[in-house]
Amino acid sequence: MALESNLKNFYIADEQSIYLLSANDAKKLRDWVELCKTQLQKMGYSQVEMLGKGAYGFVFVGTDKNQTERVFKFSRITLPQNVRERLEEEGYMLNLLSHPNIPGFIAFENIKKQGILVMQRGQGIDLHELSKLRGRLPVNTVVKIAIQLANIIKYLRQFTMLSVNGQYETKPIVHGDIKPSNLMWDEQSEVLSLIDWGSCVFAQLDENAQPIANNVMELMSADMQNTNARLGDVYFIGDDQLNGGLSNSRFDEQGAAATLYAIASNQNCRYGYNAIPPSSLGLPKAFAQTLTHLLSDDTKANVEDNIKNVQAKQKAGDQFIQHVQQMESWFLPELKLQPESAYIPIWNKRSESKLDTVVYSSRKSFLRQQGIHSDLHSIKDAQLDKYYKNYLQGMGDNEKAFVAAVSRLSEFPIVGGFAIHWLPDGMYVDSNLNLFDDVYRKSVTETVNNIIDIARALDLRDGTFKSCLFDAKNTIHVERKNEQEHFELKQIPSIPFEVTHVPQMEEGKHHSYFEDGDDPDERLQLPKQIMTHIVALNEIRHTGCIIFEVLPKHLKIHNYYNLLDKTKVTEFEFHLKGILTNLKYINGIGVSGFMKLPYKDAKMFAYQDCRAELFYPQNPKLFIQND
Ligand SMILES: Nc1ncnc2c1ncn2[C@@H]1O[C@H](COP(=O)(O)OP(=O)(O)OP(=O)(O)O)[C@@H](O)[C@H]1O
Repeated sequence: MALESNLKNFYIADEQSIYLLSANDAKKLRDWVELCKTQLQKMGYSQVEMLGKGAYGFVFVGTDKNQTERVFKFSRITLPQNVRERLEEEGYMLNLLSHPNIPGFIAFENIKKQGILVMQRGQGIDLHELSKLRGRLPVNTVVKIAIQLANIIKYLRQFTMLSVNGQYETKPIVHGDIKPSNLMWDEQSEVLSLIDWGSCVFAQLDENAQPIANNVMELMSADMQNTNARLGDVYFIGDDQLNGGLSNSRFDEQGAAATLYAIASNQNCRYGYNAIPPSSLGLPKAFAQTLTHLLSDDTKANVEDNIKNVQAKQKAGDQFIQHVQQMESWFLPELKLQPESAYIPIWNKRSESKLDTVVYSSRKSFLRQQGIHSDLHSIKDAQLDKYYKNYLQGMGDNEKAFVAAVSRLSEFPIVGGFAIHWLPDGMYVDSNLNLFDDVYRKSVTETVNNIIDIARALDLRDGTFKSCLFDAKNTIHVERKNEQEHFELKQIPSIPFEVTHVPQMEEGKHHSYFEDGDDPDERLQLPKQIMTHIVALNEIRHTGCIIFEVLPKHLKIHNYYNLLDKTKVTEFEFHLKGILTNLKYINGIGVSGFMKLPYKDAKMFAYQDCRAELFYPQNPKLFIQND
């Protein structure tokens, strides 16, 4: 296999939407993807497509001459050498494994600095995508996934390999990063595949916390002071792995429990378990209890409780692995246990093109009051939510779950926004959410309901949180050579807006842009030449947002507008244009945003600690008869 030398110019893709990259960066990314595809085609593979990308690599699929699909994982060239070498280690570990739920190793190629791991394809779509599409997965599917996960973990726990002295030795393996996006599910065959072995290591401890050593020499030479574990996704790993514990089989039980909880509740992390407990998800009681124990946190008030908690966790982990046969015998027809209706309205809209939603949240200070890292100030990006992952430590679990649920909204084609106000007598939500593809209605409804139920469980009685969702394809980009230059548009584009006339009578009061005063989270001060137009816009009946994101060489103006007074079209256009003609006066770096929402859909919610209990009935036949 020979790859051209220009492959060495691999480019680290920004995790942002491609529409938010500067023109140059977006081009580099597209070129890079094309280059990979061309190279794979030259190597004799046809039907080459990009399958996905992760923090460490880009993944493609192609078909070989025997009509067999192969998956290619390219490590990002701009990662440090020691991180890139991990792809080879990933290949080494994968090569040891042989299990029907693990797509096998084919080859590892190292051309110049570019490593490529070639492997079998896991069929279907990953569980993150599946739950986005279907919402909460049916109980029957969750249990089928649980059974296969338990079988994989059992196989890894009991893994043996031939040692140098010709004998088979127990060498338990830890995957270390079990999460929905690393599990492929084929809906036809109902087969699960565990992929991404990039965090995989030989366990240092067995499931009883005993060092793994097949002989005295091995025991003496083993480093039991330092963990060999890799950090998996902080949204899914357990406390022990997060806190640098020695690697052990319990890590994967944690990843599995968090995954099962996430797909059963339509969330993208483990942290919502207090506000939306496993016991509220309509799961079989025994299964829900196992998940509850496995997800519970290790930081109980006193040592005795902590020990008890760890023991209960281990017992639940063992039960999970051992009760596969029992789970296989469960009869779990799909039941409508509780109708799921949206807590707040979600309007249907149509669009010719596909949306690329970005969520921007303002007034996040209340989260910081809960202990969030003060370094947050140094981040000057409108997509702040995506960075939250790095700032989770120090926040309460409910806050983490809330942030994760809000950022999950960006995965759907939605624009609009919502504001949550925590007041002494209850929580008030004003919203304007417009969904552009009804396929996602169930999933979006559940996500929005999750946001609200988690918000109701936050220990807050005073505070406001605002979130605005816009289509990144409408973002206006202006570039400059350096910070000393002004931003200037050669041609003034128009900021698009919809017009939905709402008679004054119905419309009621509006949130003003300015009612909450300056947002303490926003660092950018806009010049008066722009503010005049923003103040004038505020007087016109509309809903929407405008966010200025100023970087040293790049200005992004994110926007979403819906004018609610058809008599004001010209005036509205005039002020939007006025904003763009005055960009040259912008000084400083940072973010500044303005959002306006209608009051008319305001809904009040009582506070609650957690969602009510709901189990799958012991006798589903009886439930069907009575239904
Ligand atoms: N063997 C495979 N079969 C099918 N799809 C795959 C396979 N390997 C990877 N993918 C797809 O590519 C995506 C990214 O792959 P992977 O998770 O291995 O990358 P990563 O950079 O290690 O990701 P992460 O950020 O999760 O660490 C997966 O979510 C999946 O959709």
